[in-house]
Amino acid sequence: MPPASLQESCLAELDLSHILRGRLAVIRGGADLLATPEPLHRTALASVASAIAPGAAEQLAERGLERLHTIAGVEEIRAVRDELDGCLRQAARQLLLRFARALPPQGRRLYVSNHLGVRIMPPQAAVDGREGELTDYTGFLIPAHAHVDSWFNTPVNSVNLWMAVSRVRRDNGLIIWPNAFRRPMRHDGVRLLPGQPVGDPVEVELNPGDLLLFAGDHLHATRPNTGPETRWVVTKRICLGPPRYHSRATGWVPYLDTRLLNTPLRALAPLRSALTVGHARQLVRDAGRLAVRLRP
Ligand SMILES: O=C(O)CCC(=O)C(=O)O
Ligand SMILES: [Fe+2]
Repeated sequence: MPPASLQESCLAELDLSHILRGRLAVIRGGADLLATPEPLHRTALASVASAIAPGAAEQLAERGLERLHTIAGVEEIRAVRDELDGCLRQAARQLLLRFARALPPQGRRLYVSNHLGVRIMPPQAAVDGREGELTDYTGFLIPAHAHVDSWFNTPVNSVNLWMAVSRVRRDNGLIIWPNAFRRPMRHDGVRLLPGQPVGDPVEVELNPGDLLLFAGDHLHATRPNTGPETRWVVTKRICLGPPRYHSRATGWVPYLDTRLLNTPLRALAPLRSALTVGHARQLVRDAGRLAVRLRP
């Protein structure tokens, strides 16, 4: 049975195999430590300046990123999210490689994903009634229902780096159900079906700059934001050992061998994840979709 609460840890002592066995670890200031030279909250403010106006960024620099919804409507919040996503792509990849280098030897190769989740969750009242038009932003602007990442495109041995850009409170954070870890669960491909015991939840609270590590195979959900603050989080993913995809996953994404990146062999970095049954299944799915599109 995995421990049911967050445990403080530090990068130099982190063992990803413990995370993959269910441990929930928080590294205080870990995201700030890894996001050099520009801390995430500064990039966030720069995105507010370009997506809304420099004056808006100045106001938030003074009053806190958590006040975004008081100066911006849903369209502007979405524009900030998209802008920050664009600004962070490269930097977030470097951050993840810095994370990999900061770890003690893990005994297995590490594989990094291009996944980047920029998750800005305003108070529910700000998005109420807009869920229909924001479905593509589920988990990014509106709450993600209880799910396990390997139902989608994430390997079963992937670890989530969940980085607090703003303050994360119990009333706007993440919910994890540790007792449901790796239990068979019925779902509709997107969310857990009701009527299944999942045990007591852990409700994540963090300070800006903290880093939470949890296995993507934990049952987890956005805590619908019933509080007064907007919550900003950025996520990245890393695999311990070659990626292994769930046999009933609905998608597949490549994971890159960190040893080959930044070498002349970098084109081969995704090869190991391409040589998986998960990828073969994805090719079959793609072919099926193409056949449907081409049907007269
Ligand atoms: O931040 C959230 O609300 C959802 C996060 C999530 O589902 C993930 O990081 O995989
Ligand atoms: Fe998730």
